[in-house]
Amino acid sequence: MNRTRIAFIGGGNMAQSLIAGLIADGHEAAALTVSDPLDDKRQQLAATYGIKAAADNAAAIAEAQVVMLCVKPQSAPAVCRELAASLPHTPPLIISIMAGVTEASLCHWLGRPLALVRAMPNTPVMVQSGAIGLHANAETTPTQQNLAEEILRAGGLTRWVEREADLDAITALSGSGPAYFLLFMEALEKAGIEQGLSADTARLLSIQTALGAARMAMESDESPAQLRQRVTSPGGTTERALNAFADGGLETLVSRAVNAARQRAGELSALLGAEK
Ligand SMILES: NC(=O)C1=CN([C@@H]2O[C@H](COP(=O)(O)OP(=O)(O)OC[C@H]3O[C@@H](n4cnc5c(N)ncnc54)[C@H](OP(=O)(O)O)[C@@H]3O)[C@@H](O)[C@H]2O)C=CC1
Ligand SMILES: O=C(O)[C@@H]1CCC=N1
Repeated sequence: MNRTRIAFIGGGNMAQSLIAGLIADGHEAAALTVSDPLDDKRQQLAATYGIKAAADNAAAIAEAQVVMLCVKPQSAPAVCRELAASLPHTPPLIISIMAGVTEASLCHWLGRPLALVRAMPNTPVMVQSGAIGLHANAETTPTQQNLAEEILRAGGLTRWVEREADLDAITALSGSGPAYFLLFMEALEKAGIEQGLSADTARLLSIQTALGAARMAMESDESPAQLRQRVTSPGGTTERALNAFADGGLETLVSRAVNAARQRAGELSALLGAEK
């Protein structure tokens, strides 16, 4: 059983997903602490997962080997400055999951260069099917990198990148990505209902089709494009549907959406980087 003492700063959607994934992976609940301003949220997290909860960030990190920063990017400067005052001489490994918050900004607010891993997970870490991008700064030792990897792998597939800037692209692709696929599932469900299916049937078949396509793509040696061709009988129904997607400019639209998300990550970096 993994007993690494981890403090989560911020107990929102993403922290909850990560905690759920760690517990499902067999991490000792008593080794996890979460801090959040909302009393109700703290009580709910403690009751659901059997973890510790603190109202005070300094108290939450007191015994932590790893601190996971899970607040909104806009809260990062204040939260980091508050933590800086209570970090011990030998600081814990800091892992930030905040979109668009650079390592340079984090070290600046935390008051010194320290070992820091930036992670970009996504909400499917909740069911241990996350896609997680990782980057370590120069102060991080290989042992600390392994520690970060071990923690995040509990949530799904991990991929290290050499350039920190690639995390913005990962944020736009897989960090936000579950929302894109869920939107497509919603649209497919709605289209099924328009075709006369019951709401239950349309939803179930839409979700199972997404799951089946993803599993097939993950487990097959063939590319998504090759697998798509297997569905597409010449002159058949799929061809008609794919033509409609092409006429609507689906690929261009996806490219524009991912670019917009990446630009927003860049804007957050610039905005917060200016906060000294
Ligand atoms: N949601 C996602 O899919 C993903 C999110 N991320 C990143 O994860 C981070 C969190 O996102 P998400 O979980 O969605 O956001 P949430 O708003 O759900 O969670 C943030 C939590 O932090 C709490 N909080 C605010 N101020 C403090 C403070 N000073 N000390 C401790 N806790 C505080 C908030 O409380 P309150 O609401 O009361 O202010 C809230 O509960 C963001 O930086 C985001 O970029 C990364 C990958 C995916
Ligand atoms: O929407 C956001 O900003 C966060 C980062 C990636 C997913 N959710």
